Amino acid sequence: MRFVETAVAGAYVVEPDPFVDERGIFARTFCAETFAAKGLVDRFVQTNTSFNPQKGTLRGLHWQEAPKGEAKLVRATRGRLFDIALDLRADSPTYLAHVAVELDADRRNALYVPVGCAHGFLTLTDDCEAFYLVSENYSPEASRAVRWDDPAFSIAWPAEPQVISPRDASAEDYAS
Ligand SMILES: Cc1cn([C@H]2C[C@H](O)[C@@H](COP(=O)(O)OP(=O)(O)O[C@H]3O[C@H](C)C(=O)[C@H](O)[C@H]3O)O2)c(=O)[nH]c1=O
Repeated sequence: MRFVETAVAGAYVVEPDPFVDERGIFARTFCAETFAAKGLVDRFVQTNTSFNPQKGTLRGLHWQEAPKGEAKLVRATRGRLFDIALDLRADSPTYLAHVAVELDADRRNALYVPVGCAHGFLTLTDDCEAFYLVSENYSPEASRAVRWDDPAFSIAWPAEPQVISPRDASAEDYAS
């Protein structure tokens, strides 16, 4: 697997190195040793999946506050996602920057989201499924959200969301 740097310090697009033969494709999609050598979180305690029947479904942008911060390794397992990692680490050189990447089930690429970054996506196809590893257990008390169209972030989404939860649509303006 290859790690491609992004506009957010410590966030990487993870591209697989597929083994192709007459049976099809095999690719390693996570390896603790490789992630540790890269200085990334190498231990995940939860996997999440969301299935989104309608194109234009927006989930996020979410994160958990310290000490329940989560690193995530996100991929599309069906369809395509416009995936965002947003840097909310006040001491980061890329504070308030974001990376936008198209995650494609057919390409099997992934986005590594560091602790302290918010994560969200807009689905680009119907019947789109996200699957992600998470490095911290779910904590409703530590869960936070920022709004997809908050002017503080200037995220250029490819389309307006067609489906969004009331919580996500009404998240307050970010106050650094
Ligand atoms: C995240 C989570 C949620 N839940 C429960 C809480 C709610 O009753 C229900 C749906 O949760 P929520 O509306 O937060 O689901 P999403 O909007 O898809 O949340 C996710 O969306 C963005 C894209 C993320 O990166 C996060 O992993 C996660 O916040 O599942 C759990 O039981 N465990 C969990 O780990």
